[in-house]
Amino acid sequence: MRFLPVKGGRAGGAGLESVSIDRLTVDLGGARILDEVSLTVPAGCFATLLGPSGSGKTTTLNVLAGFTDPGSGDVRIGGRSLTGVPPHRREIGVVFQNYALFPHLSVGRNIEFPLLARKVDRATRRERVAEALRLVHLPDVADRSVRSLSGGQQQRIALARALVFAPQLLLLDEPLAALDKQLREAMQLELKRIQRETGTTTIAVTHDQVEALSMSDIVAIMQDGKIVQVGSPEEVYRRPATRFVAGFLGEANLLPVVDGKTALFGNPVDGSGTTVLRPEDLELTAADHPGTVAATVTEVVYQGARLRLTVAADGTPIVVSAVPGDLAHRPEIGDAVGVRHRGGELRALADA
Ligand SMILES: Nc1ncnc2c1ncn2[C@@H]1O[C@H](COP(=O)(O)OP(=O)(O)OP(=O)(O)O)[C@@H](O)[C@H]1O
Repeated sequence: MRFLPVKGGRAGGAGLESVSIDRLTVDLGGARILDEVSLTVPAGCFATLLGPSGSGKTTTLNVLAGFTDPGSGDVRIGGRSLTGVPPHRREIGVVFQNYALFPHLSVGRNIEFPLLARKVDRATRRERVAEALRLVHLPDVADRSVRSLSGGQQQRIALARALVFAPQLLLLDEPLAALDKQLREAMQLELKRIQRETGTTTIAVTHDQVEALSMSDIVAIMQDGKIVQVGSPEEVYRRPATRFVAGFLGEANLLPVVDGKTALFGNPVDGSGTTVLRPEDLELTAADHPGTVAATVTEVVYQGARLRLTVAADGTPIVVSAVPGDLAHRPEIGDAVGVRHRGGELRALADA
């Protein structure tokens, strides 16, 4: 489903615009909050800014929405600069963590609001609101009060309101953070479906790496007001550029590179310094298995689908993630085991 723009003069329909963020710098309260942040999001892509608290994600979104003026730098949508364009003229849909719905208005009135602001005629408004409700799979709630809906339903309504006027860009600020884990995971799939169906170029903010990896086409990792790596979810997870990215995106065994090979395991590494071995890239074997590193189990954590083991190999703690069904027997603390790397390309990390 693709909404047509509510105002004429724009080719292509909703969201089919690329977004380019060019060297944004923001200083607030005497501190540098954003430091030359640049990112290009191709038309129709879902990009996520991922980083710890205070890394500058929300500030970046606020600049895009027009709520914060950058000291320098520029944002362009479809090649047009947003500098000097007030928030309400940016044609950007925004969904916040706390939904920001109007509690005294019905669901239908909430969704209609951006259309009223754009002076869309009544018949088109009705059509659009119905279409937006179908898009979020809540076709029958237009007359309900917002307060009577669950958190997950309210978030769908917030999304319907953000998309109903066919924005050129959709911004999502921790949109699922207020939901419980199960609902959050279901809504991740829903958000992705809706984004795909409308083709709206989207930039989301989260500090949840699983959410970022599962929803995005592009992940931009932020640290201390800078973007430190941009890539597909697989690129940033498999080939993190720095120690920080390696550790932030999941469990990472950091091993020194000695003479072009990993310490302990001896796999060839492109570069020097340190490399990362993910726990699922390591395999547990019998203690005396040829070609493995001798180790002792120091911790076993049952995680349902996987078993997380910590072993000590030559004094170095190594985390191994195993599928319980792949193991001949459940290892116990104190067991002597062998560990080997399953193979694959390894790259050295930059020292940041
Ligand atoms: N108006 C302001 N004045 C001074 N400092 C600010 C202001 N707004 C934000 N900051 C600071 O800027 C830094 C980045 O904040 P920002 O909200 O962008 O981070 P974030 O990555 O979104 O974090 P979170 O995940 O906690 O929302 C923080 O250190 C914050 O304290």
